[in-house]
Amino acid sequence: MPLIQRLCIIGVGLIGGSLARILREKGEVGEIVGIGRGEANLRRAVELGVINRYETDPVGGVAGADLVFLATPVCSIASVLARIAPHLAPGCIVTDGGSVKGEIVATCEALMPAGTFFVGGHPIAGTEHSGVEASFASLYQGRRCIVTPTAATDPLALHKVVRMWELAGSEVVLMDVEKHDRVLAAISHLPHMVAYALVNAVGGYDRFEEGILPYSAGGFRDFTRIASSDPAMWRDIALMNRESILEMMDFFSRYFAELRSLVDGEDGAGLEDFFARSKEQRDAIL
Ligand SMILES: NC(=O)C1=CN([C@@H]2O[C@H](COP(=O)(O)OP(=O)(O)OC[C@H]3O[C@@H](n4cnc5c(N)ncnc54)[C@H](O)[C@@H]3O)[C@@H](O)[C@H]2O)C=CC1
Ligand SMILES: O=C(O)C(=O)Cc1ccc(O)cc1
Repeated sequence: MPLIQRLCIIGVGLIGGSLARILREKGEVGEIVGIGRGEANLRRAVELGVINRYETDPVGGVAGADLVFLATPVCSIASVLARIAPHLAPGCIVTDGGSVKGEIVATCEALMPAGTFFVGGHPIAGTEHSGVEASFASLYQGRRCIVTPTAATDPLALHKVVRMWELAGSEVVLMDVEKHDRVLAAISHLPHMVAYALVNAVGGYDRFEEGILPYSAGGFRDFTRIASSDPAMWRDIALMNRESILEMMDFFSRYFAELRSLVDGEDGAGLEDFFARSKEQRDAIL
């Protein structure tokens, strides 16, 4: 018997589409109903075999679902849930894949009617591409997924969400929402902010009449891959995790200022030490 009888995915893009693909491939879901705003995208999701059918009306779409996965940009997750909450089947579990957790988990828990359950989640896996065309079944294989239970979380609902991510190939880590938002601000949100700023800075450099980005080689392109990520998705993340991101941007600025002063002071030994400390830590995570 599959883990999920009727899975409803709201936002059939990279994250929702990839989860649908792997659960279908593994035979762990009876039926997948996609919900979204763009009918062309949903039709394409059916053609690609990602979902069985779609509904453009979220209220009708969630009827009879035992699990609903919210995979829209973070600022829309709670409002989508507010719309569907009164129409959820008894016992339904709602979970999400949003990149920020504190505000989403607090608001979503409060929206759930009695006898339905919310569990926050975040697969630490993705690419700089968006949309259902970019989705693939192995996205979550060998990656971590953070699940963020609270004191209010139902243990059976938590167990089912954890099992779902394990079946998708992920190692599940339980974490509280506050820690999640601080950790992600450091390891994911700050790098995206730096990459976006770096591309704009180099692209805006005006010492020469010509733009210089076409001269960029492998290093620049590797480093800035994530600056090709969806601007609307990152707008939402920056707005919602504002406080933790600002803390990390300020923390980072101190290191950047230290490096600037080593360059300014022609401190060769200091520079080598700065680079060696970084290389050692980065080599250790490869
Ligand atoms: N892209 C990535 O690498 C990762 C993204 N996430 C999170 O997953 C979520 C989804 O991201 P992606 O799949 O990358 O985005 P995506 O752009 O590929 O897919 C999002 C889908 O949601 C639809 N949508 C947007 N607003 C909607 C609304 N109000 N109602 C219904 N559908 C709506 C869009 O039309 C699109 O089909 C976001 O919350 C993001 O922060 C989490 C991990 C990795
Ligand atoms: O493209 C990459 O390498 C990413 O960093 C993808 C990513 C984006 C957002 C997340 O919340 C988690 C992972």
